[in-house]
Amino acid sequence: RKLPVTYELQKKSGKARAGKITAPHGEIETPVFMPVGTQATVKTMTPEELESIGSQIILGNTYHLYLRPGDDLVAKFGGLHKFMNWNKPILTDSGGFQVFSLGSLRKITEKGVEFRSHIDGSKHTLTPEKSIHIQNNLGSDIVMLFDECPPGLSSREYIIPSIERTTRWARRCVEAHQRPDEQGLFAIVQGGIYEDLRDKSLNELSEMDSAFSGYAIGGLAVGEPREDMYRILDYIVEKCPENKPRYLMGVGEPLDMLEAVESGIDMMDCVQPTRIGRHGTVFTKYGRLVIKNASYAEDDRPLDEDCDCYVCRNFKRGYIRHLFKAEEVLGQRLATYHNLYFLLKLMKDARKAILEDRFKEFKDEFIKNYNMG
Ligand SMILES: CC#C[C@H]1NC(N)=Nc2cc3[nH]c(NC)nc3cc21
Ligand SMILES: [Zn+2]
Repeated sequence: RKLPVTYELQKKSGKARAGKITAPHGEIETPVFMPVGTQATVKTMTPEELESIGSQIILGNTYHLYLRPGDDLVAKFGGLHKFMNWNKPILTDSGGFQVFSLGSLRKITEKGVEFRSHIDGSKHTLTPEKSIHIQNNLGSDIVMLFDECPPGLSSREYIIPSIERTTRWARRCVEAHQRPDEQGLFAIVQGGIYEDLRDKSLNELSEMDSAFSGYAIGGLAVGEPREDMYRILDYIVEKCPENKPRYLMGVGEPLDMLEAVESGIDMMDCVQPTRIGRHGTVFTKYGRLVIKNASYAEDDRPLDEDCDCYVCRNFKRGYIRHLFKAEEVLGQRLATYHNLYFLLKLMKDARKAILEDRFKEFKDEFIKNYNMG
């Protein structure tokens, strides 16, 4: 059977890859950063603005949309694309991670996860079948497996049975998928910071490879030392199938993103750029900048002198600082817009460097400058 989401490798520069993903709602040039639109919106941005800065694909969350407004209601509007007026690809996470990080966890059983809603404390159960059916209702291009997500930095004793349960749940997800020809299913490789457990997870999932359109790496950037994350990336990413996209979940710090691309990652998502943007921290070529800092009060430079985005072409640091000090919502919008543009542009420049086989030089140059901040 033909998978609904396919990948074409276009060029390698070391282990870094430039490629093209073809999904039902459009094509995606990789490496790609995916803005997070948890509750059917990338916070403070309109779909038109997201398109104008070059967003190719955004994320939605099963956990949140199931609790509010309900996946049945979204389905009544024709699915998530129509509901939020986003006509390019959407990837939905399965709720596996959110239920652990947001919901007040009640019980994990073989059946699934019982939790209380973070919204109104009501009791719910998410199972592999329910998560897949919610994602079918949402109509996303890419559907994530419902996995058991061990707390960050878990021990081997905890992780091993957790991997085995995630593998059993993966089989149930494959079985439960109602639209395998229209929505691509991605596997999620677990295993913490242990090479042998990463192998275990990948090998068990590879038994079902024909059902998967892509492979995600979960459980990194959860508080482990940077060198552990980079060691695991360097070990496991190249072992994932070469002909399918590789997605690193929850990574959006510029230096980590370039490290991930160097290891062979194609897709990344992170709430950071939008979250820190709303609080007045922005990315610049020389590092992060906290715009509310008094030193920017009379600064008539753009946020980033090397950025050609709408915000950097039209507004000065002193003005944006004023907006934050005055708690004007435009401040949050401008900082979010710039941060998203910065990461999207970083991936676009990385792709160009890979196509010209000079990614290592590109990465080293960026790191040299970024650390000066
Ligand atoms: C263990 C595991 C795992 C992954 N499982 C699912 N379904 N979603 C995720 C979302 C994440 N966001 C971040 N941020 C650091 N890490 C994530 C990891 C996962
Ligand atoms: Zn900018």
